[in-house]
Amino acid sequence: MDEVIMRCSIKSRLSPLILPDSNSEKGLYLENAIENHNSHPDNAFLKSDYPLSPINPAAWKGASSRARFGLDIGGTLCKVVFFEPLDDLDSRAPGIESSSPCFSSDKNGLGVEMIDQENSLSMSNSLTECCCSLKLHSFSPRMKESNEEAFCTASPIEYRKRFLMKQACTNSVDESESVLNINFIKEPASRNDGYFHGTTELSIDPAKCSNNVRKLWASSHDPVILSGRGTLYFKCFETWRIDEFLFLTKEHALVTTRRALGATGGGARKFSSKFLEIAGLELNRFDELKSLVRGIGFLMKYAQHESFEYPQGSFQGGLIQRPFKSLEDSSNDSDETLSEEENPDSANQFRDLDAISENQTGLKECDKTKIGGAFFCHDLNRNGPSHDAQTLYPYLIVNIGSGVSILLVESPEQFKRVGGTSLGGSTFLGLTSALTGCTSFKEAVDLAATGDSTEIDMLVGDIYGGDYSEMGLAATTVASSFGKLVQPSRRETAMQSPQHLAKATLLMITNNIGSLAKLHAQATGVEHVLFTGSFMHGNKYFVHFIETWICRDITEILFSSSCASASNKAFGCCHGILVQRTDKGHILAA
Ligand SMILES: Nc1ncnc2c1ncn2[C@@H]1O[C@H](COP(=O)(O)OP(=O)(O)OP(=O)(O)O)[C@@H](O)[C@H]1O
Ligand SMILES: CC(C)(CO)[C@@H](O)C(=O)NCCC(=O)O
Repeated sequence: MDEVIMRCSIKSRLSPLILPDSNSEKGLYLENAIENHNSHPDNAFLKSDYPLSPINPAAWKGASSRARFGLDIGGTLCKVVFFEPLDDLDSRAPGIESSSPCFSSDKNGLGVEMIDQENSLSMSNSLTECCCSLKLHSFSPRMKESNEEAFCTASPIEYRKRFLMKQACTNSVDESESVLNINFIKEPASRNDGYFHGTTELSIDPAKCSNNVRKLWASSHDPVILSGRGTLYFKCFETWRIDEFLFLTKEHALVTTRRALGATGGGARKFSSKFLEIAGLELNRFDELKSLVRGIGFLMKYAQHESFEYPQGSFQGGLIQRPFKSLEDSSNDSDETLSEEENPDSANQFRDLDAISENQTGLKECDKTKIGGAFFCHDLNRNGPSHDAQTLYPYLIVNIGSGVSILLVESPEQFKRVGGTSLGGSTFLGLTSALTGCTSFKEAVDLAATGDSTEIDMLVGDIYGGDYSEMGLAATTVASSFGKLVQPSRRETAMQSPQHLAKATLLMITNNIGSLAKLHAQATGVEHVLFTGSFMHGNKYFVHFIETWICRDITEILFSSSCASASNKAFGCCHGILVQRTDKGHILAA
């Protein structure tokens, strides 16, 4: 009963996105460990008509439900997708596994038990607190005799786990009877503003617990309801917290022990023994870039606009740091666009992003029309896509994670990695943190939003005193990122202006990625480029810069930046979601 309430609570405190109902014969479904995967060719799971799921049935031994997890354990972030089928009573969103003997109400057990809850079924969108209580117990000797012995025996790992849990709770735990209050906070309708909002959705009484616990299992984004089929949940946490994640996952029995999880990303390889050792979880590993292509294919086919969001008109105007200018155009240029030192008005333009008009940016109306081809995927659904996956091929994926991978996708079955760069999302976050002392990605992006990079970057105008017309370089073009800081006095001033440093860092990374994307598009002859990866989260400046200067030679640009699409690698390895049931058997949806 508690368990059911817990599940309702998780669902009701968030405002779900709804995907369109499908034909009933295409309902997403996974039969439990029935398929034969032995001769699964390497790339076969990318084939849309491939009849088998690439899950190794042996790995699912002991799995008792059709619930499916997909993990993308990246260099910086770990993304978790959990699919909870509607009709599967045996699966649950991450929560308390009350059936485990570890969660017996035995006063001697170090288990967790939900004992009370209010408002769990309320569907109102107002901020509502749903209170639950958890009891902490020390272990009961009888548990060691249970069939989940490995789960409960106080091994060295267990001791460490207990230690961690105690550390997490600032109050020292009275093992005979300690009550830890957990407040589930129902958020207003939309949380999809591009950032992970871990702490606000699951909050543990701050008086009693550290942030560690509450951050870790807080839902990162709104769940997605697959109508008539089930619900997708999203989690995200920093990869460096993987030990903590595993200890807590085990501690709270968030995932049935011995259930194999679909996993991808470098961490799926690096941490596989750790998953087994700490949490008893086996990983079914899948290549990350294959999973990426597969996940994107799935979302292209099934997700509506919320999954591919780029609000039209949001990024109009603003500073163009690197306008494209043809050589013919530049011959008419005057010295209007001098460096800000020589032309204070120009400096003001840079500072007032909102006030600046398109013409002032040096971008002509006709250019705007031409480059305004940024593709809004609002119509992407399988009932009437304006651009379905078929018309997209061939296209480039520019995946901006810790580093950047650029893939040429020629068909649902075929792709290759054509390039990449080590200057990626974590370069931005790492450098900005080091330079400014900011402590989160959101802070870094927000800081950058208010900054003026021309205080930091050396522009063409700083070198030429105006445009370098002969070569089509506008005075406003960044000639050298951070170049102004060669002057000691500039450096001192810059260190007092973290926002300028953040902006220059963002621009440097963006320019570089944009250049590479454009060059690869030209080299491969593709007209469509899709940018994805968590770096896109809430990062409208990135979108803006890319839209305004990279699109010129590319017919369409797609920005895949919402919760679901950031988790596309996790999707790609979460086979329970991607398998369809048809009259003829099971086929992959992606
Ligand atoms: N809440 C966040 N915390 C940390 N970084 C964030 C956050 N939100 C967005 N980011 C950005 O996303 C980047 C990580 O992106 P992503 O999760 O796609 O990569 P990854 O899977 O960790 O890395 P890789 O694929 O290279 O192994 C970070 O470097 C940062 O720029
Ligand atoms: C190593 C990966 C693939 C891990 O996701 C990614 O971080 C990346 O593509 N980095 C850039 C590597 C390069 O310089 O091509």
